[in-house]
Amino acid sequence: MKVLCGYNVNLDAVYTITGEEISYLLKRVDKEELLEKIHDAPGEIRSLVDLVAGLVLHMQKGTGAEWFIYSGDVFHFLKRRYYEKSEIRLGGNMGIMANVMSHMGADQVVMNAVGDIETIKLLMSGGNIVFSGESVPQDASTSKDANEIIHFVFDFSSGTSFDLFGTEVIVARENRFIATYDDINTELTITPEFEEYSLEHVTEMDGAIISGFNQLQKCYPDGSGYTERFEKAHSQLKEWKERYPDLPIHVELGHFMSMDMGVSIFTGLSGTVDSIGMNEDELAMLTELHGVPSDMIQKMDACSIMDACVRCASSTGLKKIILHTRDFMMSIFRKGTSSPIREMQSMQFGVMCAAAFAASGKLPERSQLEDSVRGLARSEEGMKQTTKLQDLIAGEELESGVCGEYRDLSVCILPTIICEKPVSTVGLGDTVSSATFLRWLELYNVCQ
Ligand SMILES: Nc1ncnc2c1ncn2[C@@H]1O[C@H](COP(=O)(O)OP(=O)(O)O)[C@@H](O)[C@H]1O
Ligand SMILES: [Mg+2]
Repeated sequence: MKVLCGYNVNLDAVYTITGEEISYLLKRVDKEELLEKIHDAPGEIRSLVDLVAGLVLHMQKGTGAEWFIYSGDVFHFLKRRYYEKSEIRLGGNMGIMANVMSHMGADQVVMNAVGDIETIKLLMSGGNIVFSGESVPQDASTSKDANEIIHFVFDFSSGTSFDLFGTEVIVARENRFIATYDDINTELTITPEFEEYSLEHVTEMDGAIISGFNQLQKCYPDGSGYTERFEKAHSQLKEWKERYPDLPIHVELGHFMSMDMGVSIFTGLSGTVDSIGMNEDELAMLTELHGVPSDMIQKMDACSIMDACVRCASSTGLKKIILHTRDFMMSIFRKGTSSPIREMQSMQFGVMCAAAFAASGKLPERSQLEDSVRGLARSEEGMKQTTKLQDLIAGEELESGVCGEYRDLSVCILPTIICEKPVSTVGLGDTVSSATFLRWLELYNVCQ
């Protein structure tokens, strides 16, 4: 399989923050200013005190958050103090998806390579990757490092404690605070090399997988002004389709804070791409399109989820939605565009990859995949929901799931293989989606 991959890739610098380190940071900021910012959170980082406020606030509550860095000075401080001591991981939805596909046997993976490509290259597995982009030479004298994209991930564990001006803070729950320095991905940057290469070679490709639209949110936090960037990427997808109408394109959504933005991007892409993937929260955010109460969706009620997906597909003309939750995966597709067995087998491959990844923090060799999940069971909740949905869609059992019809669409549901104690949860969604798409392309090609 040859696959085009756009758009976002970055480096994650993962650092476990201790009570001592927080105490060190507390000494470097003004007490009054800090307390003010803890009380009235800025939600973004323009100075060191903002960073410390974010860390303290979220460690106190045990909640996760991601704040954007708008200061070169803070970025340089973080890089100097933490980068060397961090575990450097591949991040960004596209980066993770490209890596999964390459590892799982894609013959060629073409990436929109932005940022520090040399470091990214070292983190990619398999030798079949075309990096369509060029490293921008670094200039230490400039405060803005054009090719430096680092997401500083501060992991904290429950029980970690520190003294906040006389009050002891004890972290109640493990979580992470992310300080992100990244203009390139939030602007959905497409490298000229990727633009040229992809258009020139599109007819040799078997598919394309795209993500990163939700990153626009960070660049345009009020939810307006992003349309130009979106349209630039969208027109690239349309160009590929014009040149090669049979190219399957899958778009994976991500977390949108603005409902308007999510709805307009979903609707915009529906007439162009072949499938859109998402989790239950992302589906809940599309209420305007389906009208199904979000609490039923977030409770992972399979019937409500299916109803919402069917409405989204019907109102926009989209050919397929692939929905994943912790407990089950569902494919809702227009008849004639795929077959139940193809959907089921590709989802089965996806859930096996996710379970294997969750269990060990890495993907096994493809030949070892089945063995590596043999000890894990299907989600019981997923099986319950599958049975419930079966009645509604007059579904037949197929492989380990159920397939049926609802209105004029076909519906397949498969309980996930669950790892109760995951080693890592970062990138699981990208793993499940890209592995499912890779297998789908393989099965599709066999039928062509
Ligand atoms: N413990 C687990 N074992 C196996 N699969 C899991 C587990 N937890 C999550 N998954 C899979 O990973 C997916 C997470 O996707 P998502 O919510 O989009 O997160 P993200 O994109 O941030 O990684 C779930 O829908 C499920 O398919
Ligand atoms: Mg996701």
